[in-house]
Amino acid sequence: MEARGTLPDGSWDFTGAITAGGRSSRFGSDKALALLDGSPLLQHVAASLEPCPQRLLVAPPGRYTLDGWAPVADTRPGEGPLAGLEAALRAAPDGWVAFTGVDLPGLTRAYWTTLAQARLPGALSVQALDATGRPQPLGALYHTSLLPRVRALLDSGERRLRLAAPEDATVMVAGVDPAALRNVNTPTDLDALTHILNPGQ
Ligand SMILES: Nc1nc2c(ncn2[C@@H]2O[C@H](COP(=O)(O)OP(=O)(O)OP(=O)(O)O)[C@@H](O)[C@H]2O)c(=O)[nH]1
Ligand SMILES: [Mg+2]
Repeated sequence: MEARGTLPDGSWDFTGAITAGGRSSRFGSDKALALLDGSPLLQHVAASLEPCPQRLLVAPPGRYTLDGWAPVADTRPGEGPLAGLEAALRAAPDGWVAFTGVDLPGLTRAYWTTLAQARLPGALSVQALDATGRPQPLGALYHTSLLPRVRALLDSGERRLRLAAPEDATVMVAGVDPAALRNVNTPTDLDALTHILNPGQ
């Protein structure tokens, strides 16, 4: 029997979505293209979601091309990851969406499988808890039925991604590898991650 979340052909039963419409102002250059272990952060993140049958890249048209990923334009360009989530939920087939940014290069297939296996009936989101016990809304699963809520939040001026799903409909997953959640916002963050992945370099 296949593991829960995996279809008979080995693909996953959820859509992959990367939101990549940010400004990288803290990084100083486009962090999606910054190299870790010789490949761009965008590639690292994409590799973790390769088994998804549908893969969506939410970004300004023409900014990136990524083999096997369908380009999706932002519905509200420049309005942040919550707006990226709106575009992803709108473009995805009904069901679950694995949603991440370009700046979580430690994400792995095992990470997504853990989240997928934690889904419960009636849940609308699954989020990992970081080492300090805070839920991580980027690098999380969302159900497409959240779209009206996300749209209403954005219409009301809200921009915080962590409000995308109601807390009582969010499954929290403790004990994930902290390296999976390393977020790259600055060149220093990237250096630190390089050292974690390649001790001695
Ligand atoms: N589609 C989309 N994605 C966004 C937008 N803003 C940020 N993101 C993405 O959301 C993820 C997290 O971004 P942040 O690090 O918070 O923001 P950033 O704009 O990339 O970087 P800073 O300017 O340093 O805050 C990254 O993958 C960004 O590309 C947006 O307006 N639209
Ligand atoms: Mg960030």
